[in-house]
Amino acid sequence: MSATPYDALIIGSGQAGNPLAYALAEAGRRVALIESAHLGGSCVNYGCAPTKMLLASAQRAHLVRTAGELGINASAPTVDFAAVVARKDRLTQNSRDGIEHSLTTEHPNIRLVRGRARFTAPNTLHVDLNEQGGQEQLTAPLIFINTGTHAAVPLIPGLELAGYLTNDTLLLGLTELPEHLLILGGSYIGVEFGQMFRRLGARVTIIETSATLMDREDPDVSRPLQELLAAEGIELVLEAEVRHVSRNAEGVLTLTADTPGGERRLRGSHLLVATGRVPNTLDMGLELAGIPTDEDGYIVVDNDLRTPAKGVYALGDVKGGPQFTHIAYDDYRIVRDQLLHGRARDYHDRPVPYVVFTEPQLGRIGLSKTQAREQKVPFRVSRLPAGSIGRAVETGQTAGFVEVLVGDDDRLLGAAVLCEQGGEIMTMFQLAMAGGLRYQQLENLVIAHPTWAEVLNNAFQRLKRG
Ligand SMILES: Cc1cc2nc3c(=O)[nH]c(=O)nc-3n(C[C@H](O)[C@H](O)[C@H](O)COP(=O)(O)OP(=O)(O)OC[C@H]3O[C@@H](n4cnc5c(N)ncnc54)[C@H](O)[C@@H]3O)c2cc1C
Ligand SMILES: NC(=O)c1ccc[n+]([C@@H]2O[C@H](COP(=O)([O-])OP(=O)(O)OC[C@H]3O[C@@H](n4cnc5c(N)ncnc54)[C@H](O)[C@@H]3O)[C@@H](O)[C@H]2O)c1
Repeated sequence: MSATPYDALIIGSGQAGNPLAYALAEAGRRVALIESAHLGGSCVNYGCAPTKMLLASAQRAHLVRTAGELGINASAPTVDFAAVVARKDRLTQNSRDGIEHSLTTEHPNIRLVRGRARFTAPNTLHVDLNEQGGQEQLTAPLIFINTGTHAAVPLIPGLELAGYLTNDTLLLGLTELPEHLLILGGSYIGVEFGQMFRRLGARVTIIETSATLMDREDPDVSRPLQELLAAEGIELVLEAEVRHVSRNAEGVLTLTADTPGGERRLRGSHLLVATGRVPNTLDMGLELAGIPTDEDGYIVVDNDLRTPAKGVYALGDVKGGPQFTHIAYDDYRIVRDQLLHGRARDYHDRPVPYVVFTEPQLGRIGLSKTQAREQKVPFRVSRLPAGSIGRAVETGQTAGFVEVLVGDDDRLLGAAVLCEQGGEIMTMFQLAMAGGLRYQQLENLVIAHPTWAEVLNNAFQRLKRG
């Protein structure tokens, strides 16, 4: 079979693949974008967007449930789970349709190939087309791998037989609200899904091997979040090692776990596995094209996101490192600027902000206290309880805190914001960091009253040596 030549091939319609396809096509290159599943990848279909749609429904239910706190009498909400899911499905389909329209109609230089790609030789891909039995060979001097990750599933006796959900199967297939959701893993996915399902009316148990949820954070950042989740009735089983999983004839799951308090048997109706991700690099023939991976299967790249194979780049989650949509998107910008504008930028130099979309949100940028100490960066730290923000008092959203780290040059080193609007507040600190502002400039900024942003004036009141 002869290979059809293109200027560029992109494997994966993810957060880097689509915009790169548009940019190359607009620059006059002939591009083939190969996608084996839904257009838009994880973020659109079984990641960021659908979780935030479901979280929005969960938060609305919570608002109704707690309306009495603000003097509004409302009866307990009835969650129509099918309608909640239908809204999410409708919005997701709109996103997919928009991407398809853009790829196939707005950009005539792009050919969308529906199928699974693998390398057969340097610069050559074989595609098993989604259409029954179809195959194709494609070749190009430039190939971009944007194949993402999938859920890691731990090897626990009985797990496969008992059956479990992952973010993909849960977001793409669940039609009934679980009665009791067990969640293995208490990090981003565990806490977002945990609060979401709890607020939608399920019982939720999170089982985590570490001593705290979100254990990448400073303990005095993760613990308050943990306490807020526990206060909503989410059961937390920490420092737990699940040794066995079973399901009885009635469908009840039992997880047998070693915990500091002894062996526990945790029962539930559904199990979500949220214990991290593994890259989609297996069966891609990478070795046939001279593309190395690390011991976890992530593609090895240089500072410019180039693999050692000539003309082959890896972007997004599949290259390892922080796994966020904004990082995958920035990978696209790095490659675009390099190829189309002759500007190089080392991806290690960028900030890595993130937000955990619980309510309140946890926004994080820059150094944590632990990281600053490990890197021997001198710092001062100030933490303000959210309850001292005027806006928080007015709206009744007083949970959490705003914490900022300041260096010896008075410039910001980092921030952790567990607070209503935590993501937006964190981003204001990020802007100040990007602009190299001194903290006194934020203290003295004239800020409209009463906004959440006013916390920029007060956040530094309690600065003390860290
Ligand atoms: C539940 C969940 C919630 C998340 N929430 C957030 C959030 O709120 N904010 C945030 O920033 N990040 C979030 N993330 C992370 C974010 O979704 C990812 O970092 C981001 O989508 C990665 O994009 P990507 O471009 O690397 O790959 P992906 O978007 O995963 O795209 C990869 C694509 O490649 C396709 N593919 C794979 N192999 C092949 C092949 N051989 N041939 C053809 N096609 C192939 C796949 O089908 C997929 O469509 C979340 C992730 C999950 C799982
Ligand atoms: N808001 C966001 O930006 C957002 C939301 C969801 C997911 N994500 C991305 O998705 C990625 C995956 O998220 P995640 O939460 O699955 O992974 P993660 O790697 O962040 O956390 C996995 C958690 O599972 C625990 N764990 C591992 N094995 C376990 C076991 N056998 N039993 C119990 N606990 C176990 C780990 O200690 C850890 O806390 C993250 O890297 C994140 O970047 C981002």
